[in-house]
Amino acid sequence: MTEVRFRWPGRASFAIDVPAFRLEQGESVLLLGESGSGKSTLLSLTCGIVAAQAGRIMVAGTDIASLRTGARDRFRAEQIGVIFQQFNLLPYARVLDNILLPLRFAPVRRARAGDGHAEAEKLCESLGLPARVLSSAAGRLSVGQQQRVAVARALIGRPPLIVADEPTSALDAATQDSFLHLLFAQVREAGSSLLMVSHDERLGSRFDRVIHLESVVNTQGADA
Ligand SMILES: Nc1ncnc2c1ncn2[C@@H]1O[C@H](COP(=O)(O)OP(=O)(O)OP(=O)(O)O)[C@@H](O)[C@H]1O
Repeated sequence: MTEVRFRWPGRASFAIDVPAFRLEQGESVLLLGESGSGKSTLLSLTCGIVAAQAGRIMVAGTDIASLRTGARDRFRAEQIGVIFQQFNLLPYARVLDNILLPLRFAPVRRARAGDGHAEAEKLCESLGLPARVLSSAAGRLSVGQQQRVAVARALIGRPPLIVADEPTSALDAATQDSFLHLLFAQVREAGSSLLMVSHDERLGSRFDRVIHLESVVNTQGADA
């Protein structure tokens, strides 16, 4: 990410400016910051969910900031597995269909997943989800189980980048630890890079690098 500038439309009070930030292939980085400091905004920029007003955001060799909306959505589906804060599962759809969803918009990733069904089963097993949950509606699962489904959905088809927004915030300390253990094992097996944001410094020991948001991002309030 180079010389990126972003301001929410109609909001003068918050802007971010990233002179330079780089994540190596296969690297895991934890980005720490207070609530409201712009962590989710930075992830949305990285994923192309929102478009920067200036700068370059290179993901797997492509400047995501230069793509138009439709192309950006397709690029994200191919290259990035996203684990949202609230998981964003389709509650009435089966767990299996939730996991396979990103492959629908991503032919290269779909080809890598081979038989998506078999990979979904394998991921669930590795993440400690019993095979029978694959046919349950996602909304019927416990929070911890939904979190694992969100991880399986992000990992299916081994996208080069996994982006995670506070994925452990709803878990107690012991569950957090086992969740992170499983997530890291799967990310390593896939050879993906991992960019996670959190306000919780205790998560840092597992990551290759821990960065404080304010060391890479300048935030300013124009009307402050
Ligand atoms: N969709 C949006 N429209 C307008 N302003 C937004 C939007 N999303 C976030 N903001 C603003 O951007 C600023 C940074 O929010 P952001 O969610 O990126 O912070 P955060 O560090 O992820 O916070 P938290 O840890 O509480 O999730 C806040 O002032 C917030 O009000």
